[in-house]
Amino acid sequence: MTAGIRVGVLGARGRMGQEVVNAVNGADDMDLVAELDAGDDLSALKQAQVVVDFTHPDAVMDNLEFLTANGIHAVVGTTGFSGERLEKLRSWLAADPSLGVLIAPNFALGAVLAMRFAQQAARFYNSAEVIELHHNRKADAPSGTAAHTARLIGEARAEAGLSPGEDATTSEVDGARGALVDDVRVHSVRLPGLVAHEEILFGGEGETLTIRHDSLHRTSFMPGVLLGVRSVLTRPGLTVGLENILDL
Ligand SMILES: NC(=O)C1=CN([C@@H]2O[C@H](COP(=O)(O)OP(=O)(O)OC[C@H]3O[C@@H](n4cnc5c(N)ncnc54)[C@H](OP(=O)(O)O)[C@@H]3O)[C@@H](O)[C@H]2O)C=CC1
Ligand SMILES: O=C(O)C1=N[C@H](C(=O)O)C[C@H](O)C1
Repeated sequence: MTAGIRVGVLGARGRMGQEVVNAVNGADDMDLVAELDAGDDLSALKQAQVVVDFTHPDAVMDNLEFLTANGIHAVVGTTGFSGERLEKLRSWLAADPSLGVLIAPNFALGAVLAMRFAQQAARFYNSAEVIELHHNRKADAPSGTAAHTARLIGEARAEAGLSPGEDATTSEVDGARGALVDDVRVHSVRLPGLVAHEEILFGGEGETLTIRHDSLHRTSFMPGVLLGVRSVLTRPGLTVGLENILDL
């Protein structure tokens, strides 16, 4: 029998981490070698070839510094990646050209497709807004997925030479029109009972287009996470977005 990919999980007691532990245990080609959570000694990860991180935006950079310094590939779902953070990560990776890190704002196939469809639609509409809806235990707003979607829309608009659509609002209660990400309004809803949901709305002459994705259970993220673990071993450098691995 061939040995499986040795996988470690960071954030293993969290909502996503527990699902990852189950998914890795259920994968014939993987062996779970470490399950760590807040406060645990990272040295147990040295047995792993790939570590999956679903922790917290405040913790993920320290984790990645340790992983890259110890030659361990990483698959990261944790949110909070600014351009500055990505640059720092690239500089750590430069020291070991064989090492791969995959960061994906969303590992659910439908969410990746929804972002791609929104990117394609954006050049046809000046007006677009994003509504993301999540469970009320989520730490960050807007969601990483919604921020990424807004950036993709902003870039596509700029490439097409479009400016943001007309908005006659002159008086508003603070926050009523959402947050601006790359000139796209993003609205965040937090409610118990929800998991992870996103609507991207476009408005044009006498019509609207709505693209919606719903993650109804955290198992929706697992095929993408396992694909990431299998792929990162042969993808040196930094990859941002599962769309690159799905070849979309
Ligand atoms: N890319 C994607 O597809 C998805 C991304 N996410 C993102 O993943 C992240 C985690 O989400 P979720 O699982 O819901 O959050 P949880 O709060 O349920 O889980 C996070 C876990 O990480 C632990 N933790 C915190 N700091 C560290 C650390 N330094 N080392 C190891 N473990 C640590 C936490 O411990 P403690 O509670 O004690 O602090 C907790 O057990 C968020 O950023 C979320 O947005 C979520 C779903 C899908
Ligand atoms: O915290 C969550 O739950 C999720 N976080 C990610 C995000 O911020 O986009 C991915 C998904 O939306 C679930």
